[in-house]
Amino acid sequence: MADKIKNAKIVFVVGGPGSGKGTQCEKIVAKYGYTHLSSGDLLRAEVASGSERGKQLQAIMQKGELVPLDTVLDMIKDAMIAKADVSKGYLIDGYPREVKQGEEFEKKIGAPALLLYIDAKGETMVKRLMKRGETSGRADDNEETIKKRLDLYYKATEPVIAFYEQRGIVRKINSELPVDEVFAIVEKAIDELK
Ligand SMILES: Nc1ncnc2c1ncn2[C@H]1C[C@H](O)[C@@H](COP(=O)(O)OP(=O)(O)OP(=O)(O)O)O1
Ligand SMILES: Nc1ncnc2c1ncn2[C@H]1C[C@H](O)[C@@H](COP(=O)(O)O)O1
Ligand SMILES: [Mg+2]
Repeated sequence: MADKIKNAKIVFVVGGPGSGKGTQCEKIVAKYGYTHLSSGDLLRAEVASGSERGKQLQAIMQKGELVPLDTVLDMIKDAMIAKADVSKGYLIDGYPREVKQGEEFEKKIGAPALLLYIDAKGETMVKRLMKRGETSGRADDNEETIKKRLDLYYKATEPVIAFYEQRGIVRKINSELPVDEVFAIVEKAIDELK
């Protein structure tokens, strides 16, 4: 089964909470037809299913902590295989959250061709998440959990960017700009891949 995705085009989309990863992925899907897989969305779907595993995940996510690596990697792999016959490429949004996640992904699935680093200032991310929290219904879009998510991002996830910079596959995207201007930079990075 895993053979089906062995040669897939893979783009990691990494950035802080609220930096705009999901927003840009939607636009990439619309223009390029890539398959968007957000690890957070996959986890929230499991929570919404009401399963026992979902209840355990919810408790972790509500605290702004990371769920176990194997859980999230298995979910991503299954979702990739399910789309293998129709996918033009995969946007892996919100993964890797730590260097170890990247290493395990490469062992079990394959290497990314590009890492889009969606970069915004801490204060911008907090502002965007507080605003999103007014309507998102996300249990982690509140002041206390946002602070924990941000701290964890700087501590665990920023090293991921340095790790892939050594390979020359990181494109830093200024996400302080309006959405369409951010996307114009994203487009250039994706077009380089073709
Ligand atoms: N460039 C932008 N300018 C203004 N607002 C933006 C921009 N990009 C995204 N937003 C808004 C849309 C959302 O309400 C909010 C967070 O964006 P979103 O794409 O959901 O972030 P994200 O996917 O990185 O967050 P998370 O990690 O929490 O899932 O900010
Ligand atoms: N890749 C991940 N590893 C561990 N935990 C994860 C991962 N992606 C999402 N999560 C958990 C922890 C996050 O705080 C929440 C929400 O993720 P988001 O990317 O902000 O939707 O889910
Ligand atoms: Mg998101």
